[in-house]
Amino acid sequence: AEQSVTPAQMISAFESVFGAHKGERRNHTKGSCATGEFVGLAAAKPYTRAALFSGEKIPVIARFSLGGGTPNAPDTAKSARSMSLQFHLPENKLHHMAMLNIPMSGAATPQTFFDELVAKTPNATTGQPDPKKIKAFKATHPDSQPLADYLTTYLPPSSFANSRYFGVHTFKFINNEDETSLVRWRFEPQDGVQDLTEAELKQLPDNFLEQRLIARLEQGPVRWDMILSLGKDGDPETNSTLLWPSDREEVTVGTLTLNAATSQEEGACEKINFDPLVMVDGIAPTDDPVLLFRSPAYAVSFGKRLSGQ
Ligand code: HEM
Repeated sequence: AEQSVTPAQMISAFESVFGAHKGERRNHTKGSCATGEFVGLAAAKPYTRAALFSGEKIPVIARFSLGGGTPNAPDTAKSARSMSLQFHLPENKLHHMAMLNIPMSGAATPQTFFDELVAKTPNATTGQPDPKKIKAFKATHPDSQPLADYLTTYLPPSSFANSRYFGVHTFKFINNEDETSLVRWRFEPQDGVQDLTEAELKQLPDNFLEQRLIARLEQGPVRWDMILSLGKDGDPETNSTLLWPSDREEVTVGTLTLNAATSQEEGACEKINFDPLVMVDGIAPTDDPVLLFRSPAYAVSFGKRLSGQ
């Protein structure tokens, strides 16, 4: 279908599905704040001139969250988990990454994303989504299938500290010779990946992720390695629903260290718009229409929540 959805219509669709919670993010509403630093490695230099990889300690404000627009979503929900980072570089420059624990998105275009929200909007009389509409959405949007397949065996992580986080989109890395490489990245937890079991999902309370994160950080810093995957000709560049082959060359390009966490009400992450197009020189977006649409959509949500709507 021709793309026509606007950022304002997209945010209205989130509100129809999840409600409009005043002063709150319209998606990824439930979250926690953390602080730390990132140190990049010279191994990134052949691919990017970005100051992120200078080797200096770069202060970071982080936010962990659950996908979906429900402020009190249970931490056992089989939704996405996420980690957003705001890097504070010299000369007041900022860089953002807003990543998921799931490696692909469920939409190749903003229209698919919107059509899914519309299909999942609860019926006014029953209060439930109409299964027929969800079925029709799936049948008409094959780009939603890879994520749907992934989610059939998906189990959320036992802790924000025991999760990988993926950049999901393809990005451009640009080096000092102005050469461009297509890359994807992920953050690998040094604590190791640990997913919940179905039994744990049934027993755990609604709120444990924030408590576990704070308790883990009281024991000492938590670290993730940033891993770059180098694309080859023909690898999907503008379609974030399609994974790259798993044998792509990988380079470790830095380490994220987090030192402390708080509730989002008490932390600096709450008032940040983690717009993924805020980037430093040496990193640039591809023409992925979903990546490009995120920026104006987040701006609508940010404007609303900051003005108390
Ligand atoms: C057209 C597609 C998308 C739309 C409309 C959308 C919409 C939103 C909105 C409205 C927010 C809250 C913004 C705010 O108030 O600050 C948000 C947060 C977020 N989104 Fe998306 N999103 C899209 C795709 C994606 C994709 C593909 C990813 C994968 C990396 C992603 C990852 C995140 C993360 C990590 C957050 C939390 C940011 C934070 O911590 O503040 N989103 N999204």
